[in-house]
Order: sequence, then structure tokens, then C-alpha cells
Amino acid sequence: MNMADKTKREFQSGSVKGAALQQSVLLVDDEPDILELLEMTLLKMGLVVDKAACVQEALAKLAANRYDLCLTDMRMPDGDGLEVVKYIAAHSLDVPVAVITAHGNMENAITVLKAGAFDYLAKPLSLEQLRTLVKSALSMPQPSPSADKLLLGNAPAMQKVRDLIERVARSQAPVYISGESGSGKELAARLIVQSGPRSDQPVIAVNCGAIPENLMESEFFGYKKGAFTGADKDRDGFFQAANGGTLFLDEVADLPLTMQVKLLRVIQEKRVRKVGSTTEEPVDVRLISATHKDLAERVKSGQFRQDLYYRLNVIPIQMPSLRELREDIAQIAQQVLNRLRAGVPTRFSDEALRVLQQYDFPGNVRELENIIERALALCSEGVIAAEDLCLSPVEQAEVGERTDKYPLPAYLDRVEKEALMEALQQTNFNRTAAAKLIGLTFRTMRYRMERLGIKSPAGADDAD
Ligand SMILES: Nc1ncnc2c1ncn2[C@@H]1O[C@H](COP(=O)(O)OP(=O)(O)OP(=O)(O)O)[C@@H](O)[C@H]1O
Repeated sequence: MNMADKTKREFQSGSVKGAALQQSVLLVDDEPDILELLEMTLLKMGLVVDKAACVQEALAKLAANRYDLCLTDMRMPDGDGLEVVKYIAAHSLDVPVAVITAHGNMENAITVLKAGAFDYLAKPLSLEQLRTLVKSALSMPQPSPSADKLLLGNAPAMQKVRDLIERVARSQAPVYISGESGSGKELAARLIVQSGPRSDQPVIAVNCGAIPENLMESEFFGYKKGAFTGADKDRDGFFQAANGGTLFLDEVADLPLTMQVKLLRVIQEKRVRKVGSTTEEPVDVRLISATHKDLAERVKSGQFRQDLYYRLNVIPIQMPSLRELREDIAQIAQQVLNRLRAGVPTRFSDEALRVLQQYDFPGNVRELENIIERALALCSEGVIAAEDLCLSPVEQAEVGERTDKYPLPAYLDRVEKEALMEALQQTNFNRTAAAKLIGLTFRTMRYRMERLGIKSPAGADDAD
């Protein structure tokens, strides 16, 4: 971009000071409300925003200025977002472009990806997904999802959890956190670490379900040079990396039995042996484990070793589901809203609060956060109405009537996650090979992994 263009855009966006370092985004949408919501979100991320209300205006701006990212709606009065994508590709502009598509329109999504868009966002928009997409496109650092968060809820069940967290933070005993998906297990684990003496030491969080079985031992314990083909230097595992600090074993129920035996030995002896090594090294690691599965049941059915279960479950913490905190739902919802809408007063209508209080929240606080983010994109005049929550009668149905296909976005995420995990496991977490296997570009693959919270194990065979 030449300096004149840059200065012009900086003035337009009203942010001259320090703007030379800011990255710029072109938003294309004919809906003023959506445009404003997107703009506010991006401005809060410290980006410079330029807007176009139709395809022609977008093409003119792309011709005149240089942007770091373009985000376009699909349907506009004078054409569609595909033309913007094609224009960028045809003129070899180095601008990653993403498209906002109508909910459920997979055909559109595929067409725009084929035309060169690096990703798409489906309506109703999730601002969290938008932020992840933007950060991924602009290579901005991703904050930890639970940073600066408090455990909300005042019902006795949550008070008990808070008391326990405070007490166990000072101890070094292993903590086992159980509870449904989205009920705050990882958040509780982080709070335990933050309030304890190891708060300035490393915390290594491991998703036990995401590591291919054949890589597990070397991932956890490290390996010596020459231990196997490709081991060209000594490498530490999770235990060594967490030494002096904390190891958070998420989805611990997914550890295969062979690994359970090895883990038990390390916990008992406080020593690890790298793969290919003849000697052991001492490790001092505090263990926190969690799963949404019923671990006691797995012990009964022989899928989880009882001795390891006892070792991990020294201090059990049971996270209550949001249904058990029904009396707190209104307050938690308002607190989540305040956090998402920092500084902009927004409230729920009485009817919206009533709907929320009656809803079952199979996805717990995570689902509540998503519902509110979506409602924010739809609401007007600072009030979230019941319709903005988009809780269809199906979603409000009795637990027994719900199928696992509702709500649809969560179901689609699960299907996508399973497909990605399968491809990643087949390729030893080589993202390039996995992307090829399922027909995505590397960039899209990386973004989707980020969005769905899939992390590559540290030693994965990545050919980036
Ligand atoms: N009581 C709570 N107060 C505030 N935020 C919460 C609470 N419970 C969950 N959250 C938020 O909900 C989201 C999901 O929480 P978290 O990742 O801790 O859940 P989890 O139980 O570990 O889920 P999973 O089993 O799917 O891994 C996070 O954004 C978290 O901050």
C-alpha cells in the first residue's frame, strides 16, 4: 500500500496515532447492523476497519487500497461475495478473504473455498469464531480461552467448588475434576494453579484424546536421540516440560490401558524414563486431571485402571451442570453479557431471561456463552429479546426428546472435529498431509484445528 492510501484509511477510521503498526480489514456487507457489529468487534481487536456496502464499492476499495484481510457477506444487492473473492484471486492481491454464508448453505461455502477464500463463517455469526478467524488470518497471538475469567455462579454447589479450589490450591495432591462438557473443568484447573504456589511455574495442558497411541509414550516422557527412526536429537516430554509446575491431563478417560500403566509408575516413583534411555530422571509435577466421561463407570467396565483412578482422584471436584445452577442463570447470563459487551450497556428482556432460565443447556456455560454471542449479533437497541436467543422449541424440548443433532452448530462442530481427528491420527498429526487427505488447504486446516480446539501434540510429525 502506498503511504497516501494508508493515511487516507487511517483518517477514515479515525485512528491516526500508532496506526502505522495496525493491520487493516475491509468489511463488505449491505446490512448496516451487521456491518456495525463486525466493525466494533474488529476495532476492539485493535484493527483498522474500512467498510463497503456493496460489491462495486468493495472492488473499488480493493483496487485503491491494500488490506490485510477482507471479510465479505455473500448476498448483496448488486452481486455476491463470490465476485469479491474472484476479483482478489484474478488480480493476485495478497489479501486473505473470508466469506459470510447463509446458515447451512454448504454449497456456497464450498464454492467460495474453491474460488480462493481461505475460510467462511456461517450465519448466525459467532463473534468468538470471527475473532479466531481474524487472528488466524492475521497471525495474531491467540489468548488462552479462559484467561481472566472467574468461575461464575453462587448456588451452594458452586460455592462448594470455589471453597475446594481455594483449599486444594495450596496442597500438592492430585486433583480430579469431573463434570459435563462446558461446565468449567479447565477453568477450575487454571484457577487452582493461579491461586497456588506453582502459579509462576509451567502449566502443560494435554488433551489425552488427541494424541495418537503410538506417539503417547514419547510425548509424555520424551525420547533419546536414536530411540527410533526420526529421533535425531534428545527431546523432553510433557513431564519434563511441566517439571516444577503442573500437568493438566484433560480427557484423561481417553488414555489407553498401556499408557495408564506407565503413567501410574511415573506418579508413584516421581521419576520418568525417556524412550530409549537406560536411566530415569526425577520429576516434580502436580497433576490435575479432568474428563466429562464417567471414570468410575470405566473402572467398573475394565477400561480404566482402578489403581490409577485412586492415584488421580485424591481430591475430587465435581463441577455442577448449569441446570443445577438454575437459580444463578440470570446472573451468570448478565455477567457473560457484560464481559462480551465491555462498556456498552446491554440487557436481556424479561421474556429472554425466562426462556434462558427454562432451557436445559446440554453444553453448559460454554453453550450459554455461544447463545449470548449469537444473540448480540441479532439484537437491537441494547436489549436482547427472546427471539434473539434462537432457542427453537426443539432446543427447549425435554431432555428425553433431544437428539444429538440439536443444536445444529454444535453437532456440525462435532462431526467436523471427528473427521479432522481421524485424518490427523492417520497422518501422525502431519497437518499438511491431513489437510490433503480431507481436501482442505493447509491454512484452512490450521484455522479449523484452532477453532475446534485441536492441538497438535508437541512431537507430532509436522511438515509446515
Ligand atoms: N462457572 C463458570 N463461570 C464462568 N465461565 C465458565 C464457567 N463454566 C464454564 N465457563 C466458560 O465456558 C467455557 C468452557 O469451559 P471449560 O473449557 O472450562 O469447560 P470444560 O468443562 O473443560 O469443557 P470440556 O469438557 O468440553 O473440555 C469457557 O469459556 C469457560 O470460561
